[in-house]
Amino acid sequence: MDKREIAYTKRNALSMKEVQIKSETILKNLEPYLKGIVGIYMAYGHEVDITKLLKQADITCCVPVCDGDYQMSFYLVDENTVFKKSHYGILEPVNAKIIDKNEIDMIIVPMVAFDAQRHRMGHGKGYYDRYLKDYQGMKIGVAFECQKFPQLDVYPHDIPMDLIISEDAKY
Ligand SMILES: Nc1nc2c(c(=O)[nH]1)N(C=O)[C@@H](CNc1ccc(C(=O)N[C@@H](CCC(=O)O)C(=O)O)cc1)CN2
Ligand SMILES: Nc1ncnc2c1ncn2[C@@H]1O[C@H](COP(=O)(O)OP(=O)(O)OP(=O)(O)O)[C@@H](O)[C@H]1O
Repeated sequence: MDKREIAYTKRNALSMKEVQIKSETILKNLEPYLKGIVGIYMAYGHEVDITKLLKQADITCCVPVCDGDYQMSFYLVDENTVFKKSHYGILEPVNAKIIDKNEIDMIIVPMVAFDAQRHRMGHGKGYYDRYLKDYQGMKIGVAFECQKFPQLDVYPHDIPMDLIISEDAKY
């Protein structure tokens, strides 16, 4: 098994109850950093669930929509937005307004694995690495502690996070 498969296996070993409880703690740890326009994601499977942020009145949320070219863009959403499932099975907004990268204050980034040096591994399609390449705002990775590795392999296109938050620690 490579590191990505090990990380999927460890994450999938958490019960949905554990995912829910740990996600609540991660949301609490995130709270002091949230402001303005925040790029979130619509959690699926055993990802850290941060969807509650859609209901938080003091921030504006936007979420990614993937296109066929391994590129993605962020669209403004709120608790009334209509979503449909993409071909990855992830919810994407219908009829939402696109938002310019420069206007997003911070992006909460989903991670499959991470290390304490703030390197991240995703699903291996490079969507976030491409999007974040010229992103100037704050990049906050979220994951469960069981997804931490002593050291990930780093490639030139990998974009490190400014901060990583788990249920137990900040890196
Ligand atoms: N919630 C969420 N939204 C996101 C991402 C993400 O990681 N999480 N993305 C980040 O890039 C983009 C979508 N990219 C993706 C690329 C590949 C797979 C994929 O191959 N998934 C596998 C296994 C998933 C698992 O076991 O957890 C699959 O569906 O079989 C999914 C999303 C944009 N939106
Ligand atoms: N900025 C970029 N420009 C062109 N190709 C890129 C870029 N970033 C990543 N890639 C390519 O995308 C593929 C996946 O990269 P990688 O394995 O680092 O993705 P990931 O960070 O795990 O996934 P994701 O960002 O989708 O969550 C690699 O083949 C890589 O060469």
